[in-house]
Amino acid sequence: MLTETQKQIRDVARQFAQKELAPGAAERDRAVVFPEAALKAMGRLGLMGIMIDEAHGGAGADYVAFAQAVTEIAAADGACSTVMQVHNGLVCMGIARYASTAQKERFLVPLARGEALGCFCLTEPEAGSDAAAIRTTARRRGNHFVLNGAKQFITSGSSSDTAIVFAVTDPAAGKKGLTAFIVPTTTPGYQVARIEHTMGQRSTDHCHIVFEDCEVPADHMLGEEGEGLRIALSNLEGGRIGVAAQSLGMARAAYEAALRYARERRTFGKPIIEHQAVAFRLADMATALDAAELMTWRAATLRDAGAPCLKEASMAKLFASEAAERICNDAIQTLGGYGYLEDFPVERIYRDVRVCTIYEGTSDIQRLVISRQIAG
Ligand SMILES: CC(C)(COP(=O)(O)OP(=O)(O)OC[C@H]1O[C@@H](n2cnc3c(N)ncnc32)[C@H](O)[C@@H]1OP(=O)(O)O)[C@@H](O)C(=O)NCCC(=O)NCCSC(=O)CCS(=O)O
Repeated sequence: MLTETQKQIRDVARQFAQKELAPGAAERDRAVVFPEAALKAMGRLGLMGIMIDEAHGGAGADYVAFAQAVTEIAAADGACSTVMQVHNGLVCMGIARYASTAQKERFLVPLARGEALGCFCLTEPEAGSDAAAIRTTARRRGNHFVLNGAKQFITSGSSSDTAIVFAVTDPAAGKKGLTAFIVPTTTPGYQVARIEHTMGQRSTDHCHIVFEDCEVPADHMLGEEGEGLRIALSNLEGGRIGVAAQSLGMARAAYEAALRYARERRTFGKPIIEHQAVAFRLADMATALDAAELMTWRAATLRDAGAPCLKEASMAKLFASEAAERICNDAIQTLGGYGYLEDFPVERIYRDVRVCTIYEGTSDIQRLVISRQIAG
């Protein structure tokens, strides 16, 4: 059962998503337009700092509410939901959990109010799944650190105001030699080298970022020196609940489109939903959606209780993202040739959902994390 606050946040997100986001999603995808105004409006509604306490400009809610809101936004516009979930789940929560009081005042408050946007710079051209293999360096120079290196696939990399950046401060220390920094993207040396052309989620900017002698004050360090990998991985544990929720939202939208179509479209003298092949396909889609929702809810509930949920978050992400891809594929199959046209939303949703089995840890990485947990 959802609490009153969780229901309220879900309903605010649903109403906004259906009224303000859904009508323009196809056009934003076609024209490759970043949903800047929509994100600002989401900030005013409290959807950009859902889990941040009210004293720091947030809505003071929890992971269950976050998952509900992300699902609703994703059901209307997958691209927008990625920006929102990275901002909430990885950036705001990373700062909320590890920042000093002064850092929270300066960086978290505008982020949680939606007046500033955040990005999470971990992945590199040669360090994706193996997060500990990053090569970007941060060398101390007096009261500053100087960052050099490159980051890849950074969501909102060119639209963000604030980046959490992971870099090597002690190459000899291996996994204990990584450190996190809060970097304003206006800092000289933060360079957007390229915005990638992607299969889906085209209205978001997935960027290649280069750090060239990017100097940040030492007091921009997030957490302790050497704590970077732990911060990255614990953040990703929560972020994966967000990706599960996104997958769920996009899959629900595709399923609902397929169900509507199957009730209206007639072949051989009756609605196609009365053909068992179609009805059974829809039954499988509905069942997988329910399972994905329950797994996402379980992981979010555990996280809210402060209980370990590494396995459950990875399971939710793995199952929901793979189920979502199948559901979107089945939705296209149900619509037949029309499903392949841009005139119907399912082809866009299919493209948008594809990345959910890849980012914030591929399906293979989720299986690795789960298998380590069950091995004990
Ligand atoms: C594949 C991996 C799981 C391998 O991890 P490692 O074996 O290299 O790391 P560990 O030794 O397991 O852990 C290092 C350190 O961190 C602590 N840790 C690990 N997990 C957690 C957690 N959930 N909470 C808290 N602490 C944690 C662990 O105890 C160790 O600390 P100590 O040494 O004990 O002190 C890993 O590399 C991995 O998950 N890879 C996937 C990376 C990934 O998901 N990348 C995606 C990047 S973000 C993105 O794609 C989207 C961003 S966006 O859209 O712009």
